[in-house]
Amino acid sequence: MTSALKALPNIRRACMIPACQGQASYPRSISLWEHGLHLFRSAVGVVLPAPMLRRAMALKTDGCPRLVVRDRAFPVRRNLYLVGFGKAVLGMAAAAEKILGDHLIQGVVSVPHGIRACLQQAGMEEMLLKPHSRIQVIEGAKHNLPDKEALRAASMIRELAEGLTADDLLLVLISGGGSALLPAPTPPILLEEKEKVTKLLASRGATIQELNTIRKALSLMKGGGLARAAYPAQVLSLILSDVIGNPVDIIASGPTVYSCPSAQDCLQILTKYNLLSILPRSVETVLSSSVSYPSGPKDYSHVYNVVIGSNSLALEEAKCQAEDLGYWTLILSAAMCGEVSRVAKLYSQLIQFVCLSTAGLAEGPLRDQVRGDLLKLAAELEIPGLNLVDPLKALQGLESERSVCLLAGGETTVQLRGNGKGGRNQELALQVALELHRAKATGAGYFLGRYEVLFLSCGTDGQDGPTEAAGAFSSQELVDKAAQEGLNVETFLSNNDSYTFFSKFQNGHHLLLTGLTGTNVMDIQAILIRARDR
Ligand SMILES: Nc1ncnc2c1ncn2[C@@H]1O[C@H](COP(=O)(O)OP(=O)(O)OP(=O)(O)O)[C@@H](O)[C@H]1O
Ligand SMILES: O=C(O)[C@H](O)CO
Repeated sequence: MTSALKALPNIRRACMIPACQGQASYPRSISLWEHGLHLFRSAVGVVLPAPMLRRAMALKTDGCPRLVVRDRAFPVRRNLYLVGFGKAVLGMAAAAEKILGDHLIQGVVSVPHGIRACLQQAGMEEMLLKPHSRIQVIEGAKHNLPDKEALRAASMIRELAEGLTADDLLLVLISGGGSALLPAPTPPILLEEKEKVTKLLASRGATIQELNTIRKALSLMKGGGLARAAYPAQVLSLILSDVIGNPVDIIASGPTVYSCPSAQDCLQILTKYNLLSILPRSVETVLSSSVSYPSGPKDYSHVYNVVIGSNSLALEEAKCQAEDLGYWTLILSAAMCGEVSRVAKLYSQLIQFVCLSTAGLAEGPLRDQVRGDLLKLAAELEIPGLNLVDPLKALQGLESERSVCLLAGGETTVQLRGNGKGGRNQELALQVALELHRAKATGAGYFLGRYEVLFLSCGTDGQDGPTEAAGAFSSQELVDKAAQEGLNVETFLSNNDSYTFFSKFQNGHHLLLTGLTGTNVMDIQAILIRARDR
């Protein structure tokens, strides 16, 4: 498994497989994990930065040269500057550089530590800038944490923006991970102090909305600060979304979207996570001082923000591929969120429901009970746009023994209790395995046993938490097999140690190691269910 995924070109090759070719019959010898892998590669392939950017903008040279994005045309006359920050920004910048040609005067991008070497190694030259590029690249934010290099990049970006005039156009490339790659703490806050607050919030399960509200309040560039610095230049932001619902004020903390969180909002969040008493003094000072921007724009009409890629796009591609492989396929939601253990329960119940349905158990108290539990849990989780009533009906009507693929995307949260190494995808995969193991001891166990089940959860950026894995896959047999190797799943879970578990279990066979993929549209989960040969 590990070696099959090690090279990024695998992902690239998968993109070339034509999608949606109708149903085909594939040999049963192809394992579910090969299918799962293919779906993940395809999903990532469609949101790779270069093709996405080419779809989003074009330079028209008939008549007056202009940059066309959606319904807007921006006149260009060697007045173009570029800045960017985020995990997917290097590939976006490489594509932009090709499109913009000599109109591009200068640029600075802040990208993850090690990304150039990783892309080079994987032979993904199209994601690298050309030699002697006008765009300067700074790598930083190792393990997704702001550091001195990211700080340096942020101050260069700010300087570039501040030097622009009303005749200039600033192209801003934004993707997830941008918050850590554009740190500019408001004085007197030090980088370490800001990092401490954001790290504590993240570890206590704060949502990205909460986290980035605080980041905006403590930063010079977030919450519209970059657009303010660039004023009166025109600002065109192309945004690759890694946040549920694609809210542009939250993605990378919205550096080109005006928003000014009130002290009240911040205090509420800090109180909720019990952080008020341990705040650095500098943070208290900034939060209690009212900020004003006398030289800033009155409105943000000089800014055009456009979302050019998202999790839904990736899921749609995976769906086409799954259908092509012969699965009855359903996208559950591109907004999957909530605590990992509860989301794992939901997935386990869904899997049980599918097995009961396709095993031909049309009616009965067992299925009614699973259905009832499922709907109740889904309602409690309040996942935006998740309506299970119709999909459950459709599943009930499925022909017997039909292979099923359920897809979802989004971002779950983990409340860290232990000090192990892991990420939300690996923890989710492990939790699902535990839930399925428990379900085997219930009335649904017999039906579960008649199916092969694969659960896969991965970050599309290729990095799940502070680990080198993109995610992991699991099955209903995992807990028993782990026990045979002397590994107790519950012990690892209670210490948030999913990465250590998966590294040890079957020599890391269940880990997905893609390396950084060069894109980032949150996480993707795939559930594959197929009747066993009997
Ligand atoms: N030991 C662990 N087990 C499970 N989850 C963890 C562990 N350590 C950190 N995490 C989780 O990993 C997440 C951070 O992961 P990651 O660096 O992939 O962030 P991200 O949200 O994808 O970043 P970005 O949004 O900037 O792309 C946090 O939600 C954190 O709770
Ligand atoms: O950078 C960030 O803030 C997160 O990735 C959300 O966009």
